Amino acid sequence: MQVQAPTADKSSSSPPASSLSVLMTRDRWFEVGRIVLTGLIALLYWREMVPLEVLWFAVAVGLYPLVKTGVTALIHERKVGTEIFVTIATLVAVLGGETVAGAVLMVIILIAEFIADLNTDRARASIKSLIGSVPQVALVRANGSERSVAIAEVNIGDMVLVRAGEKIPVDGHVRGGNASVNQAPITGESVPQDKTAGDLVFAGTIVESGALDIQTDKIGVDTTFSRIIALVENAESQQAPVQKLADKVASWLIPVVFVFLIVVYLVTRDVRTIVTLMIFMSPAELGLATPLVMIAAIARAARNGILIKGGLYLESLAKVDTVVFDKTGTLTANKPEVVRIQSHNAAFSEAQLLRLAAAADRRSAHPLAKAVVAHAERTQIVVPEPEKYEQLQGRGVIATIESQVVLVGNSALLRESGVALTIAAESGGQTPVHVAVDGQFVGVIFIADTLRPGAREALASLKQSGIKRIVMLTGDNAATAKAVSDELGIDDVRADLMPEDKVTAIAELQKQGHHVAMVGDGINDAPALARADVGIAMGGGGTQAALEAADIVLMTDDLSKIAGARAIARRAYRTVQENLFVGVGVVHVLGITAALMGWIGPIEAAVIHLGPDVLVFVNSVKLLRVRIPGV
Ligand SMILES: Nc1ncnc2c1ncn2[C@@H]1O[C@H](COP(=O)(O)OP(=O)(O)OP(=O)(O)O)[C@@H](O)[C@H]1O
Ligand SMILES: [Zn+2]
Repeated sequence: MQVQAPTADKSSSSPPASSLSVLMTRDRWFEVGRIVLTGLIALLYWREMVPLEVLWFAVAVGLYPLVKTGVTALIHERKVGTEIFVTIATLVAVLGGETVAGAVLMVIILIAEFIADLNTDRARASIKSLIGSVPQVALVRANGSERSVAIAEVNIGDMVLVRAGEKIPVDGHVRGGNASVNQAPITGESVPQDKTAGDLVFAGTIVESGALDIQTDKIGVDTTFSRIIALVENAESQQAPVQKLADKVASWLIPVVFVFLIVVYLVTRDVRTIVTLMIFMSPAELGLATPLVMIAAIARAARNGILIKGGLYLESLAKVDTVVFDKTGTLTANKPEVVRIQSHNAAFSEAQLLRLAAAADRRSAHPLAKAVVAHAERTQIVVPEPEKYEQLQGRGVIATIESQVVLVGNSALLRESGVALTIAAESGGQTPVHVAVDGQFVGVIFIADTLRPGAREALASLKQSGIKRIVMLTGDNAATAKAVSDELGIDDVRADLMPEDKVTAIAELQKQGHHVAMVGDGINDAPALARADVGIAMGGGGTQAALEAADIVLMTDDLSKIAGARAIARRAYRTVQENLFVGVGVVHVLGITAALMGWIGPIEAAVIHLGPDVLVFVNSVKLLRVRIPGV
């Protein structure tokens, strides 16, 4: 899906960040001056208009910053970078009598580095502007009047008014009005959503028609939108293993290169060849080959409603061969409903049973608990407050209500509390929630949940994309689990699991050599999400714990996005390899060959050398637009 970049932002007046004028900082102008000065003096010397000493001076001016950054990198990171390389190449040329060649070479390299640096910054800026921005002012309604307020001065709870054509400045919920909102900047979904009272809205999304009164819940850096931007910005710091590999290669390559150069010099005694060779042996693009790809891929995913927290996870996602799913809230729609109540004790009517169960479940965040409470409210039962309440992971709740001890949960909960189950309440695809009062089993509430729309197709496309194994892990009972898995065509199912059993199951799969992705909603699977090679959380209905524990978040809860994310990840991985092998490897091998054969000199080499830089850059940024099947 190709998403339109958000339309012009009327309420912010800052210029687009990608414009050249913003990138040309004072330091950059200074750099331009230095390059021009060195180039000019080299030209004058060549025309025999200035003495050699002046050229020496120019070379020193040109090399100064290179030496500075090069030596700093050497001392602090123990890394021989391009800077040291260029310095040595230039010095070798100048000391070897090839003074003009040396100076020109240095100038060309300085220009190349300058352009590469500028372009990388520009790519970053344009990636950010693709995602969009948040308005800088909000129209706040207070005491019957409205006034424009800088976004930094909006408070949580403030009522913000947003009209057609404007962007929403805060995260909040609708208190009045109707509107059709384009949420593409957050979810990647370009079909506008209708919003009315009670609905959640996000900063950065656009009101296409209508108007909304929004009560502010989150502002500034706390908004979902800001978190997305921060992720894209920080993506570089979460280095992918392939990037560390590139760094490692660069560090052992350099001594090898020096030995090789010395050997060549001893054989040919030709300074020009050495200088030419040095240009093609610089490890510069090795450093460029991955980070730009990672930023581009993460930005591409973000535009499709997939949050990826770093390049690291892109690489692991590309390698995944096993996907593990949680059932409740992930494969099911997370809209559980009570379908039947069965009393097994004549002293309790169905309404009484529901009343006690709802009271016990009142404080629980579990989807089943919410279904019980919602059903009680719908049947207009007044639900009392529990005097005591405890949620037992993977079991249910124990509560004290009107001096009675009430258990609500699965059969294990009752068994472990010493309650005898008079019947085995198994019922196809429905989850039985058992209720016991003061040690007596009193009845069962059956809860049904529908499958998440598109779940079947999403699993099929994952299999098609090369996933070998799909597993379902659930805390629910085996019968319900089987009903769901049969419908979805999953054959590896494990039911009645405690949260820690899910972690063990994943560890086992990993021990068998699988790369495991875990998809969950986080009610009971945050530890499993953290344990898997890649944790993927459902963002829409997902809990905070899952969002924190997960490496990838699906903003729309759309399972088909998993295959989409994987397609982006694999494409990015391939792009990195192309960059390394074609952009860096092939071009350099050809260049080295040409230099050894004496076909090219240092200046041609410096010009040709711009090729891989450009190639790597274009190839990486392409990831933002190229068609990726399934995305
Ligand atoms: N608050 C609750 N109210 C009623 N029953 C509960 C509650 N919490 C847990 N249970 C029972 O314990 C079982 C296991 O719960 P758990 O949260 O581990 O898994 P789940 O939500 O059923 O499934 P999944 O692991 O697929 O998310 C549930 O199926 C339910 O029967
Ligand atoms: Zn779940």
